[in-house]
Amino acid sequence: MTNIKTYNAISAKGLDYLTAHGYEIDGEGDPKGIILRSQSLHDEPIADSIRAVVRAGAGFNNIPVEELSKRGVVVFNTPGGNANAVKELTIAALILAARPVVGAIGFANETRGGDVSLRTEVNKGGYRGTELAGKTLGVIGLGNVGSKVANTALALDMDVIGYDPGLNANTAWRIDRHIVRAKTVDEVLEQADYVTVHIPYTEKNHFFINADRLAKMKPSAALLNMSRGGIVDDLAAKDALDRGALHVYITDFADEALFDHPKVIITPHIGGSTIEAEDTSALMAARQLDEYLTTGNIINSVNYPDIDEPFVTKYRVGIIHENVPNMISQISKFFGDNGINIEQLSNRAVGAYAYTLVAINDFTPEQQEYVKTALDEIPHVILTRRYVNDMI
Ligand SMILES: NC(=O)C1=CN([C@@H]2O[C@H](COP(=O)(O)OP(=O)(O)OC[C@H]3O[C@@H](n4cnc5c(N)ncnc54)[C@H](O)[C@@H]3O)[C@@H](O)[C@H]2O)C=CC1
Ligand SMILES: O=C(O)CCC(=O)C(=O)O
Repeated sequence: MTNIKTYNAISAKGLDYLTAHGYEIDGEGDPKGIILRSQSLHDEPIADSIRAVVRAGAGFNNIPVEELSKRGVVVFNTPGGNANAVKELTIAALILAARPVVGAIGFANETRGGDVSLRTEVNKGGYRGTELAGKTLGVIGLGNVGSKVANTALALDMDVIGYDPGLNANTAWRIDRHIVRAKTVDEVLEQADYVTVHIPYTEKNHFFINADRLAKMKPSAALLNMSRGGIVDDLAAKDALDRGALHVYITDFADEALFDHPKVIITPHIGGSTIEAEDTSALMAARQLDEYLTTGNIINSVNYPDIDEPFVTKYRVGIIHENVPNMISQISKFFGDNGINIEQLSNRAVGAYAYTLVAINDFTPEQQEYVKTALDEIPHVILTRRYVNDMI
């Protein structure tokens, strides 16, 4: 049985899918795949036997992607699987930024005893808020989460301005035409009453919201960070709050510097923590992992190109290699020189890496044994795997 290692609480929907497809979860044998959520793998040993790492979720900054890419390990995420959950928490955060709900709940609890209704009615004046309707929401990052937040805010009668220079075609068509597309991030910061950030944590996005950008925001504005710690410079945000240059900061990422600040609300990274999101993400993760390990199809990889072709031959060979000239001709020559007929060859490249999937029908055991090791000898080939179609 193929062993899969897990970290964090992975929903039974995903684990049951794997066991139903013949996998063992956290067993004794050398694991072929890893499924995880937020556990950091940066300082974890990752066994040589691992061929795929799947993040049941969107952000993959907890995985050493570059190191794994050099080893031929496919890293996946599950885009969109928890986007609705994050959208709903972001809407809750918007309301918490507009209405002093947290303080009001505390106040209501303190009015126990005596004429409760009189005490609450007389003293509730300190818990007046504002309405979202008619205000401007700025959305930075219009991907799976940001596009949903932006569209929902329109339904709350907000004006919405979004910024995402890297918007892909899949998400672009989902964005309502009433959402203004800003050309610069400054346009968003200057116009918005609420700014919400939905971008990945990368080296480039470290402290994306820094002191300079905070200075562009209205002093009455609220800042929401449901994306990652490190995308907002929390100390700069705290300083802006203290100087009255920012009204409120709501973050899903706890930071010692922010605890007990009266203008900060912290949640413990629960954006994706709904039953539905955990089920969907785990099931996507399990399917993608099984698909890769059994057919060589790559779906939703973050380090290699996706190739998703019907497996209609008896065999396939998947070759992960560097994206350099002459690889396809060397690979097809290799098969030809060894008397192996190629039924179909798919190749795609992304950045520094490429993937070639070769479909074969007539493939003797000797040829299979030879190919496994000899293909790896071609310069720039990183890893070769063979797949057998049990349905044929
Ligand atoms: N709090 C939580 O539990 C969760 C947090 N997240 C975080 O939210 C992030 C976004 O999630 P998704 O929307 O699903 O990802 P996504 O990949 O669908 O969208 C991210 C978008 O951000 C854009 N982007 C990247 N850098 C940018 C920049 N500097 N300025 C403007 N746009 C930029 C990209 O072009 C892309 O369209 C994740 O990377 C993750 O870190 C996601 C799910 C749950
Ligand atoms: O697994 C989780 O709950 C965290 C979700 C998250 O942060 C993500 O998907 O990027």
